[in-house]
Amino acid sequence: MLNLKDPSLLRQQCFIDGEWCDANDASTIDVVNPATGERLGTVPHMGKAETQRAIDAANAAWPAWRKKTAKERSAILRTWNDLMLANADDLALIMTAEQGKPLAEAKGEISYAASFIEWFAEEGKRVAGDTLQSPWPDRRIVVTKEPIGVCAAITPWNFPAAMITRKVGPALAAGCPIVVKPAELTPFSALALAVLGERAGLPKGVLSVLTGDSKAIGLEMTSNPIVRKVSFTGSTQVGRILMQQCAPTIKKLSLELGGNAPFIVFDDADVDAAVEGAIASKYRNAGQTCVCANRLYVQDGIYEKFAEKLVAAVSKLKVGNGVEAGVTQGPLIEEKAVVKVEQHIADALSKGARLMMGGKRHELGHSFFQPTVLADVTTSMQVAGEETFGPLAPLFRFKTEDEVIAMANDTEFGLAAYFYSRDIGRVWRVAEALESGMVGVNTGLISNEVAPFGGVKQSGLGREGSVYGMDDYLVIKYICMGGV
Ligand SMILES: NC(=O)c1ccc[n+]([C@@H]2O[C@H](COP(=O)([O-])OP(=O)(O)OC[C@H]3O[C@@H](n4cnc5c(N)ncnc54)[C@H](O)[C@@H]3O)[C@@H](O)[C@H]2O)c1
Repeated sequence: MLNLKDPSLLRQQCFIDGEWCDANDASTIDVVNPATGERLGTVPHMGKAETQRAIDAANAAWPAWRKKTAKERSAILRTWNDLMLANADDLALIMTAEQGKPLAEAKGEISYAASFIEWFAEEGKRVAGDTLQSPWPDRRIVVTKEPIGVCAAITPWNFPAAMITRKVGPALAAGCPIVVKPAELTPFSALALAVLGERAGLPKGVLSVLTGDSKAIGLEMTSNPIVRKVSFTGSTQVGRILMQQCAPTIKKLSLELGGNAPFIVFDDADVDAAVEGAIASKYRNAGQTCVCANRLYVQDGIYEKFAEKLVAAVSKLKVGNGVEAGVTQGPLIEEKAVVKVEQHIADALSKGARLMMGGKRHELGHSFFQPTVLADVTTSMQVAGEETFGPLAPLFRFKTEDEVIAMANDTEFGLAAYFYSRDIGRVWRVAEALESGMVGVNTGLISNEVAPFGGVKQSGLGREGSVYGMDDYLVIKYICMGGV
């Protein structure tokens, strides 16, 4: 078992209507440590009935929660943020155990996750309406912003804490209750956040977290007329299903979906900085991030130099169980993920790619994979069109700016894009030309709570974090005041 300072953070029950409970039929699902294959524990396997209960509880809690002043809600959120930071070591241990990322990255995610709660604790106080000039002398036009109502969130396994707080923070700050379904592979991080939310003073029903049958829970969340907004982070494939399910009841929907980020290195780039950025963007979380560099385009003149330096830097990564000192790359989340990386490598090699390093399962077994670099990758290979979601950097070659922009945009995704150049004219041209919700220029790390996170094309709808992240949880009401 995990060596936690506060063992009560590891909960094997769900949190509904202020109570810790099991599934109605007492069924459970196992949660496994991907680094060891050991069973960490179980969580309830809930379905439609428990989801209905959580939604009804949220609806009952809504009037009192929205009546609280923004300052009162903010005080609870601030306490929750403080508790997350105070318990960061335990939360990180839980996350590494169920997700696999190195402990240092897990700690980084806890502070990143808390930053959304802290940010929205403040942002909630600044929600404001407007008074518009009236076209009529005897009437006034007032615009208010109100909480949208009961919200639901479905989150992925790759950032088990931050993907939750990015949704829960603005919902609660706006005055909305929210029901959360975390990924079945990483439920303990979500339940630990709920423990701390309860301790922070969230009233019962305002936040519920339930685990179990994703299809049944998702169907109830998207079809129950009480729910007014659904926020989903995950694959484009599931996003499409949820969008269809939301259609009959016309729910507001935000979707943070898959990516296929280009990472472009121009001849005039600082090559060392580009290598450093590529390592951070590509190999963080073993390449399992939606914004990670999936296609590395390197200009002809520096192609071999960049490849050589990248291989030297990748060779320094240490693969292992994330709790061990010095480990920089943990296991992939599950066997299915390993198979996908293998397929992308086999496909590329069969079509003429050059293996620079790695390419195989790691000798540690389980779902560990060698950090891999492939050169001479071309657009006909599978990796050009799909997220690999693993520690594989495929290097494409290009000659001109126009050519690489066309290649970078030749995808149905548009979440993040990166490029390295020291030419200021090019910086603006390329940043504007890339079809992507977020662009990193001379940096491989872009996410934070201050900036709007989100995609274009089939990478999604809506923005999370920042002042823009409140909008999805608010409705605009126009009041025409006569008799003035
Ligand atoms: N854009 C972003 O902000 C962002 C962030 C992280 C991950 N992602 C994307 O998430 C994907 C990886 O995560 P994943 O494998 O957990 O994705 P996934 O779509 O398989 O699962 C995401 C969540 O949806 C649930 N789910 C699965 N099928 C469902 C259904 N039919 N109805 C309702 N819920 C269902 C899962 O249980 C999980 O909680 C990648 O494509 C990645 O790019 C995007």
